[in-house]
Amino acid sequence: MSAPLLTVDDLRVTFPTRTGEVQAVRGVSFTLGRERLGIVGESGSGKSQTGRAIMGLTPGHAKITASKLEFDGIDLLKATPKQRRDLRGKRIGMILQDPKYSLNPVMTIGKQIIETLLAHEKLSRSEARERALKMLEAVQIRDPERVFGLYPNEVSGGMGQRVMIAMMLICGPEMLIADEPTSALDVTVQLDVLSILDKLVAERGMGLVFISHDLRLVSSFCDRVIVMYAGRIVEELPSADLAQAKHPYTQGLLNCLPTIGTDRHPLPVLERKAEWSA
Ligand SMILES: Nc1ncnc2c1ncn2[C@@H]1O[C@H](COP(=O)(O)OP(=O)(O)OP(=O)(O)O)[C@@H](O)[C@H]1O
Repeated sequence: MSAPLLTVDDLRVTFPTRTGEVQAVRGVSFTLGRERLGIVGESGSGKSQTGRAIMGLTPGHAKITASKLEFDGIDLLKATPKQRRDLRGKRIGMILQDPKYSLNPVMTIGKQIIETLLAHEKLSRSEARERALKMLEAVQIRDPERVFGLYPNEVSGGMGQRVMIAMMLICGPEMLIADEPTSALDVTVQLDVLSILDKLVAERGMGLVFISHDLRLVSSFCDRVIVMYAGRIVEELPSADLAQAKHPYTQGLLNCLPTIGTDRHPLPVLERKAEWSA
């Protein structure tokens, strides 16, 4: 078996606060190959902080430790800020929930994509423009020339998220971390964006970490699922085997999924046991 793209071993992220330490991530371990891995869990379970630690975007005051945090043989904990910057965008991309907060509001979409490309590759501006337009086409933006000249506030949420995907994928990263990439979109646009992401990931053979609170979405979109609870992984299993989940928290999540055609009143309340977060 080839070496994994990403190895995370005993990752811990701790925030000092006035009332003591908050342990956001408490010993998370997993590997990622060229596959789609879902991380699912409720709000506050540590999904985003896991993704941010991999990206090198943990807030400065937090403490981050791991036995191993390695991307393609590179020790991410020892990487210099410059090495981290070079990896971000070029070899590792990240898509966040809401494009409104990720795109620069005072720069046109085309200029932002070109700047990303030129930060990592030596190209003339006209070559970069050509590549940017092609990438906008690849994320199914029908009129790329027009969208190129627009500002982020002039496009819809769904289009903004496609622009983010274009910007993150233009340098051909080997790994993509998508943190709730479709939560801010309505359901039909969600499906469009997911199918674009799915196609690009498959075509380019990338490793994908897909973070979401939506168990159904994650299991239909990913090959493997990690379930997090209170900063820890409580279960890891292939999406196809989700029905055989053993951990009571995962079983609880599954039981809470409403199904069309069955009448259930009321929906079960998720059980939480103190020992799960011990
Ligand atoms: N800057 C911070 N200072 C203190 N605690 C923080 C900080 N950022 C995050 N946390 C804590 O870390 C824990 C994990 O947060 P994280 O954002 O990873 O959760 P999440 O599972 O991604 O939830 P959500 O789906 O709501 O984003 C939470 O308990 C949160 O309160």
